Amino acid sequence: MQPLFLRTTLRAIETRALAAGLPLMERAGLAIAQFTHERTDLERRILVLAGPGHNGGDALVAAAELTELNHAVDLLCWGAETRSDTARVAYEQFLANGGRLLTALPRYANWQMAIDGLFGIGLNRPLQGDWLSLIERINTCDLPVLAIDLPSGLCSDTGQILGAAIQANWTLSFIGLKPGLFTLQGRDHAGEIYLDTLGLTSENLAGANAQLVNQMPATIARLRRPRHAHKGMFGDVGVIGGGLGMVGAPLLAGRAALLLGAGRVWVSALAAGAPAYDPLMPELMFAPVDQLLEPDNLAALVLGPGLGTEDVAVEALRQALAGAVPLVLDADALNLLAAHKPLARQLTKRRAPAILTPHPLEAARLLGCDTATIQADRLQATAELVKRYKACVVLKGAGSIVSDGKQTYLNASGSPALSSPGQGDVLAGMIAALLAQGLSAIEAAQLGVYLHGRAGDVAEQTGTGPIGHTASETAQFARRLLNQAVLAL
Ligand SMILES: NC(=O)C1=CN([C@@H]2O[C@H](COP(=O)(O)OP(=O)(O)OC[C@H]3O[C@@H](n4cnc5c(N)ncnc54)[C@H](OP(=O)(O)O)[C@@H]3O)[C@@H](O)[C@H]2O)[C@@H](O)CC1
Ligand SMILES: [K+]
Repeated sequence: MQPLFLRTTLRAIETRALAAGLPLMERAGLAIAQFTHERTDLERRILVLAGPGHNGGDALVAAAELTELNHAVDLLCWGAETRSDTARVAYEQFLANGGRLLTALPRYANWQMAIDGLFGIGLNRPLQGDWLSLIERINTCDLPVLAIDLPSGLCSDTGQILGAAIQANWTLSFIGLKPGLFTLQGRDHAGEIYLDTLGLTSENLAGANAQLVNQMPATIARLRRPRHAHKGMFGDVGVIGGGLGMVGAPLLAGRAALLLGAGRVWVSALAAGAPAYDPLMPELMFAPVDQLLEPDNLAALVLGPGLGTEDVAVEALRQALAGAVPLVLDADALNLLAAHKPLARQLTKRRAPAILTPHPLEAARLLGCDTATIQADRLQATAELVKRYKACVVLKGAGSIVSDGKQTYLNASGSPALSSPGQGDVLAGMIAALLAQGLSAIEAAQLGVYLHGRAGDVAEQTGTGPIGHTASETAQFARRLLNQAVLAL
């Protein structure tokens, strides 16, 4: 895991470090120059783009250093209002070393690489006019681009594109990683991400706003099984859903729960005439909804996959909320919470754990806003959901966010292979299986989301994705990853 920092926190860290006399911009510029030097030759020219703030200052130090290293460098340097002394000295040195100053991008040029130092964490509104055209032009140049701190145009906190954003091959980020690099559009723009703390120690870097989950969470150690294991030790999971035409949804959740290690799994599908067994996974058991809602029968209950919003669904949710079984609420259970205030009130008063797993549209319904508002600040939206519903929340989408208000995680695994039907059902079943095996709500949500994402990554590496990968395969890949990790402990 790696700490993630919002802009305001980074500013505070920077201020303290500068007050302590650390030459941050010099170090950033030298790191950029070194990174570039290792990936280029002295034959072809390098393009450096420097914007009006300190991100541009980093770029100027890098440009000067590259000329020191005998590179031929072209510098496009717009708007110098906020130059620091360090940046001004670097600019003079760059010119003295024979660096070439551009006032606009020439139509034809043969750069081997570009360095994007237009905007960093100080971008505070959508780009317009010449800035917008410049970024769009760079993106069509087919040039390898190194972004300084983050791709210009990307919002550091949210991963939103403000007007247009540089499409980078690499991002060399400074001091701390930013959430915007990993959620929403960030991952599509940042390329390979590197971090240089500029010499700041972990004490200087206290106060992270979230943690990036980019490796198998340590909680898997708790899933190790003793030799004397029997199925009664791994918890019973129930799944309620499957209204008319949607019977497959609880089956997907139930199968995933079995594959991820639940001791036993019962499915209850509400649709009249729903099948009473699963020929592809006959290990699943089926029971009427009332049986699954009896107190103390289960270690975890998934409610929602294909549930529908009929009265019987409302009643099932009401009873589940009244009980003490840890819940994973997905899909229509979330829509019912959004539509029925008494159910939402019941949830907020509930003592036993509940995990809500909305995608952005469901999150928008839960908060009474539109999807764009959720996506504009996914961390903030998650925090609001946690506060309003007093539950652990998984906000799905690129860079899923998991939070219980005390701990907040941004998940780094996942690929477009997971944009296929039934993935939410599978994730809900996986999380329930982990709950049933004794993990807390936040642990189960964090591990479930990471494994689900990794399964999507493996799909891409092994050729079932990004196109045509199915949710059933995700659960199988996740099982393999979990077993490999547990056996390697
Ligand atoms: N502090 C340090 O010592 C260190 C800083 N570091 C580096 O500095 C970066 C942060 O620097 P920064 O704060 O100067 O912000 P930055 O992103 O360069 O841009 C601000 C400028 O952009 C302007 N502007 C904003 N939006 C705009 C828009 N849409 N369109 C047009 N203009 C717009 C804004 O102007 P204004 O809002 O006043 O109009 C202002 O002039 C950070 O990412 C890292 O790379 C590291 O090296 C570590 C040491
Ligand atoms: K940048």
